[in-house]
Amino acid sequence: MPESLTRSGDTLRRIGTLIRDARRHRGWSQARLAEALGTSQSAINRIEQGNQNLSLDTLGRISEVLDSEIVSLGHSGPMHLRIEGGRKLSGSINVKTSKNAGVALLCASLLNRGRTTLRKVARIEEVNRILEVLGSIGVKHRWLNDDNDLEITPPARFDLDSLDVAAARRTRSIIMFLAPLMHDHGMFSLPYAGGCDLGTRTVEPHLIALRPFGLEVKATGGFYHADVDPSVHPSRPVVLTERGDTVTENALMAAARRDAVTVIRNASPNYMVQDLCFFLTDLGVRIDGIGTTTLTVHGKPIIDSDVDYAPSEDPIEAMSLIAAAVVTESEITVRRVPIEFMEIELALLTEMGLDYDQTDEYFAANGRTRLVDVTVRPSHLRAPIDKIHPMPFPGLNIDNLPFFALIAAVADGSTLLHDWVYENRALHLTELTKLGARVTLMDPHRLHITGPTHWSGAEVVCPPALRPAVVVLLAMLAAKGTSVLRHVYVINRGYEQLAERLTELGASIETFRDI
Ligand SMILES: CC(=O)N[C@H]1[C@@H](OP(=O)(O)OP(=O)(O)OC[C@H]2O[C@@H](n3ccc(=O)[nH]c3=O)[C@H](O)[C@@H]2O)O[C@H](CO)[C@@H](O)[C@@H]1O
Ligand SMILES: C=C(OP(=O)(O)O)C(=O)O
Repeated sequence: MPESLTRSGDTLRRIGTLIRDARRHRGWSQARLAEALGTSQSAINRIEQGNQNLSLDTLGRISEVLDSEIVSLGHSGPMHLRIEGGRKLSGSINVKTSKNAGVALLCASLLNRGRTTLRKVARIEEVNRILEVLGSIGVKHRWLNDDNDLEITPPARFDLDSLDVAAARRTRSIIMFLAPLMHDHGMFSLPYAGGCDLGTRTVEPHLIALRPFGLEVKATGGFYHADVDPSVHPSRPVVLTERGDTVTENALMAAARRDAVTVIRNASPNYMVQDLCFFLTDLGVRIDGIGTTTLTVHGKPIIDSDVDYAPSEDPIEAMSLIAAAVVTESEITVRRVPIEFMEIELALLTEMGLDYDQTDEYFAANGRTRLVDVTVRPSHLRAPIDKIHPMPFPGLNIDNLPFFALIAAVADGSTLLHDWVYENRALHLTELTKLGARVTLMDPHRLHITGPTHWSGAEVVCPPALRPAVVVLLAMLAAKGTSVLRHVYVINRGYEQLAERLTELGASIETFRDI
């Protein structure tokens, strides 16, 4: 490999633009990037203008400090998407299993000394990161077939000293290692959780929930240092301070191997929690109250079973695909929609004027989750009278809210969207203005969106948050002309082959890399 990337001025200018965009997305000034790299602001300016030759080493360091792969050397897989918009979609598409159950079940496999087989796991970057972490501590995995069935085999003891810190830092789900590791490890450290840039996401509710199980945590130097006293048991019901999904999962996994009955109150009954409950039940842990906010867990100190479980379909992917049909004014059938977790969304869409049919219910492969197929037809939508806001389940799903920004943009009238949950997510939705939407940020949590929109193609860097990035992609499907969406790792974190699957429905999406 040559030492220096002395390529044409054009290439240097394109790399410079990528660096500038990645820097701006972090909200950094040139001076701040210069400081992080130990160079001058004028050097950064020259780099961004394409007036400075770059060594591979410098490029690597820039990627590292910006936490953004500027160019991909020797890697495979898409980096950017080029979209020819304005095409109608048609046909049918199956919803895949959920990211959030997938990562929870991978973490829960740490509770089992036996072999865990998970069926049709979403093959997404978030799952890859957790598999890398699992692999680093000695857990073996094998993809069994093209259906993405996955076999996980634990070692006799986890090698926590070898934990892959870089992979762990790229996902928030690492937080769900806390409870499983507590059972057999008195002391251990986990890196701070990463993931989407949605503003500060607290871990305090996790620490509060796990304290009655004997966990004490000191957070220093980028790590949570856990100290576990196995003689401590909850003496009364564990009451969660937030009805969060992953915190409920941590509490469940802490209770699962206790030789006791534990009651968890203010539990989330959301889809991924239900999948975890069904999985634990298959492992012999009795849980009463599945699907409610009070879970009673009859723990089983040793879990050693060869278990085979099929997580259920992703309601957020279902919402994404329905939004794709709405924004492109197409008729498509979205198969395998987990209806319990999409009812409120569909009720609101009905109020907005959506024309759709749904089939009778049938069961997902787990035998418990109810599915339907939904056929969406082109409809004349109007803004809802009241504001749209999410709630912990049962409520309009927090992760589905961004898709309503897109849908509001094609509806007649003005919609107020209130994301009280995340500090930053509403902000990322203003990227839709680059494609012609009229989106006004009222404050960090509220957006006014006025439709209908005359979409126009544009070049946009993915906002650093999964759902807003997908929303931008879907708007590009509607925008006549060519759009370019850069840095799509964030989408691949949560969706398997989304571009390819939309292409099968008639979209024109090409993946490419700069170098
Ligand atoms: C891997 C996984 O499963 N991720 C999901 C999970 O993340 P996770 O469970 O990690 O979500 P968080 O704990 O970050 O909660 C999300 C936000 O909601 C706030 N909050 C939550 C509950 C509550 O009763 N009050 C409250 O204020 C939290 O303070 C936080 O700001 O749940 C989120 C909320 O459904 C989803 O967006 C994520 O996709
Ligand atoms: C916020 C999300 O996920 P995570 O908890 O993995 O960041 C999401 O799925 O939109």
